[in-house]
Formats: sequence, structure tokens, C-alpha cells
Amino acid sequence: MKKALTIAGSDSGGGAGIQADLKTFQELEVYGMSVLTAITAQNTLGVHAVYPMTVEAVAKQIEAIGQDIGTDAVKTGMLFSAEIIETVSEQLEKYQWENVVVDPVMIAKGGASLLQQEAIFSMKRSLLPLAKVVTPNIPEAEVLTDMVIRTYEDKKEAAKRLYDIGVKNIVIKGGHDENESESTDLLFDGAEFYTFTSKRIQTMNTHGTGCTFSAVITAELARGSNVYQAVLTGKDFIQAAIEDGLVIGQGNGPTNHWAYRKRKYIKELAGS
Ligand SMILES: Nc1ncnc2c1ncn2[C@@H]1O[C@H](COP(=O)(O)OP(=O)(O)OP(=O)(O)O)[C@@H](O)[C@H]1O
Ligand SMILES: Cc1ncc(CO)c(N)n1
Repeated sequence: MKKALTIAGSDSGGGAGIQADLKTFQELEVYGMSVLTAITAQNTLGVHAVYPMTVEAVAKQIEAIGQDIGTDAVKTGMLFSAEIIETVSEQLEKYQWENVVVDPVMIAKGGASLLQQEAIFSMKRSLLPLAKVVTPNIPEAEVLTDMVIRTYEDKKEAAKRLYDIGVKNIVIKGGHDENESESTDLLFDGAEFYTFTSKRIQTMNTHGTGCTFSAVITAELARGSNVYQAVLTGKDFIQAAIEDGLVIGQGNGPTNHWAYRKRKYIKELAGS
């Protein structure tokens, strides 16, 4: 049984954060573990309060896993503060886990801050150099690279700048792209650029897309996939999850975490 760990915030509404990650790991038949960095009081209408954990609580949770269970891959999501980022980075270095995926979560869909402004420096200096994959959306990539991203060439330049910080593979996600008919994610591995394009779905129910996408990449790396295959599966998984989105709550609803598995089974049944 392969194992994956998420170090992230709790979304009480169940669509993003730790909850999205664990649901995704389970769907991909990977044993899921979690380290909480913060608790959010959150629903489909927005983030109503944030309660960060102490650095001691974060370190102890990681040590509990490191000293006993270990992991085949680990992702980070909402980390909230510079001190939490420094603690997580120290622990990742201590255990030398190989498949580190950093989703540099900064702002929730409703505009609430999930990362303090002064933590950006720690993210770039301490955490990103440990990452095998980083998965910023366009606004996050702009903050991390200090540039405006409008065109495909801008995305390529931003990916190169992130590579220079020390990340081995960069995925700039297209959810916030201005293209109304497609959503294209760009992967750069230091040598080649690859694009992953899908039809843009017109829906309000995209809460937690980024968390779910990076959780798929993490689970797939744990299962032994290479980065290209992991991103490809991430794109298929999130497309199915948005297409079969759930009408839950009064705002931006969550995606459907079992849509990908359901489609796979239907295909298998049709073939048998
Ligand atoms: N409307 C959409 N239709 C199809 N794919 C989408 C849509 N919105 C996002 N995606 C895909 O979902 C994944 C996540 O991208 P996005 O840019 O939305 O992340 P994010 O902003 O970090 O998400 P969040 O902050 O809500 O967790 C990417 O693979 C992207 O291409
Ligand atoms: C806890 C948490 N992590 C990440 C996101 C980003 O989608 C969110 N809304 N909430």
C-alpha cells in the first residue's frame, strides 16, 4: 500500500484543504495521512475564521509520522505563516522525503488570505527548493516571480524563474486564465514545456480544484508515476470532478471527488 501525506489546513465545508486531499488519496487507492497547519471555519460562501496551529503542534504531527509510518509522497497546502513554513521545511529536510509537492496556497476563492504576506519570502527561500513539483495558479505564480502573467510566453518565463529558485518541475495552472473556452496547465521540467488543455466548464462549483489537482499529483507520485503522468492524471481527475460537480451549499460548491473513479469503472464494465 502506497502512502501519501498532506500538510495543510482544514476546510470545515469539506471541499478543499485536508478534506479534499484525503478524499483524493482514497480515490486513488493510496493510504492518506494528514498534518493540520490551521483550522478554517469555512463553507461554500467563504472563509469565516482562521485558527493557525502552533509550530510545536505542526512539528509534533510530522514527527509522529516520520518516526513511525513514513510516506511515499507529501504535499503542502495552506501553511499560513512564515514560522509554519520554516517548521515544515526543517521537518521535510530531516526526513528527506523524496516526492514533495508544494501547492503554494495564498488566497481562497472568496478573497480570504490563507498565507500572510511576510511568509512569501520563506516560501521562496526555504520550501520551494525542497519541492519536486510546485503547482501555482496564475496569481500565485505572479507573486512568486514578481511578474505579470498574461500570455503563454509570460507563463513560460514565470516557470523558468521558479526553476531557477530550485523547484524541479513547475505546473502553472490555467483556472484563472483569460481563455473562456479552455483551461490549459503548463508543465516545465527544466528542459521541456508540456501543455495540458481541457474544455473550460462553466460552473460556480470549483471550490477546492487546486487542492484536489495537487493531491492527485501527490498520490500518483506515491504510486510510482513520473511527473508527466501524474499531471496528466491530475488533469483528467479534476476535469471529471468539475464536470460532475456537486450542488452543495449556497456559494461555490465543491467538486465531485469520486467522478474519476466512477468513469473508470463504467469504462471497465463496458470493455468486459
Ligand atoms: N472551469 C474550469 N474548467 C475546467 N478546468 C478547470 C476549471 N477551473 C479550473 N480548472 C482546472 O483545475 C485545476 C486547478 O486550477 P485552478 O487554477 O483553478 O487552481 P486554484 O486557483 O489553485 O484552485 P483553488 O484555489 O480553488 O483550490 C487546473 O488543472 C485547471 O486547469
Ligand atoms: C483550508 C483551505 N486550503 C486551501 C484552500 C484553497 O482552495 C481553501 N479554500 N481552504
